[in-house]
Amino acid sequence: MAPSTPNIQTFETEDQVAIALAVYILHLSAKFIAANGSFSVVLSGGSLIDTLRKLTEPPYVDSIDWSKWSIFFLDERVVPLDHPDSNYKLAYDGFLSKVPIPESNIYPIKERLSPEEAADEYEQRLKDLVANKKLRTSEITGFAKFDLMLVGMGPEGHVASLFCWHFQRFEKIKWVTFITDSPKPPSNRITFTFPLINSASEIAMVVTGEDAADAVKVALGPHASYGFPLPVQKVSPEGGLTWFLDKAAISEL
Ligand SMILES: O=C1O[C@H](COP(=O)(O)O)[C@@H](O)[C@H](O)[C@H]1O
Repeated sequence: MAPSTPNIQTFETEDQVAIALAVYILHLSAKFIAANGSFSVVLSGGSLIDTLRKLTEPPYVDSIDWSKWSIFFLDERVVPLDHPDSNYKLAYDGFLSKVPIPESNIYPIKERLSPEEAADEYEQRLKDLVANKKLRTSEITGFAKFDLMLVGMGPEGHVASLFCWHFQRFEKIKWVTFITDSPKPPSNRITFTFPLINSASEIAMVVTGEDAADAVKVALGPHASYGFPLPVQKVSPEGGLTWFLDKAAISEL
């Protein structure tokens, strides 16, 4: 199936991106809960978590049925969950602690495992949720089909923990893999793979700030289809793709 054309939304400021993102998520939450009775959301770490801040404030926070949400992690650093490098801790402090999502619906990685064990364990947990019909499956790929993935991007174009010169970005079979030499610290991480990412119903690419401008130019500029693609260029879901960008991020376009 041909990927859908991305919907590119640009805003003057990061604050406007945060508001537009809250409105977008609110609508998707209502739509998926009405259709399926649940809403599965995958979070990146990094700057995305701060950009979610409007969702924790009125009127958005009071307009969402949080009890139907479930939360997963697009990538995670293999550190204790209370470690300053943990994406779970970042998400908990900045978002999850401020909204009433049931704790049993939040799926952090298991602690005290090696990166490989942590990736295998997370993948198996996702497969069990699919088997128990708590997660849907893509009829096209057979991978889990999350309702919404909120994806950030590093300044050199990495997404999740899928980096430019690292083989994990080519993984075709695994749902979740691991890396022990991440170019961005910490070195030990687990990450969703592209087949799993691209099986999503909706992906929001949330990219703000001047540091991202060069990679945004490569991903969305006129020469986007030339050369060796950046990881971000492999984000191509079978569902919808919406970019949320501020003026600084598009300053090289
Ligand atoms: O290491 C990571 O980096 C990316 C990008 O982070 P940002 O701060 O540049 O937005 C993030 O999406 C990923 O989840 C994280 O583990």
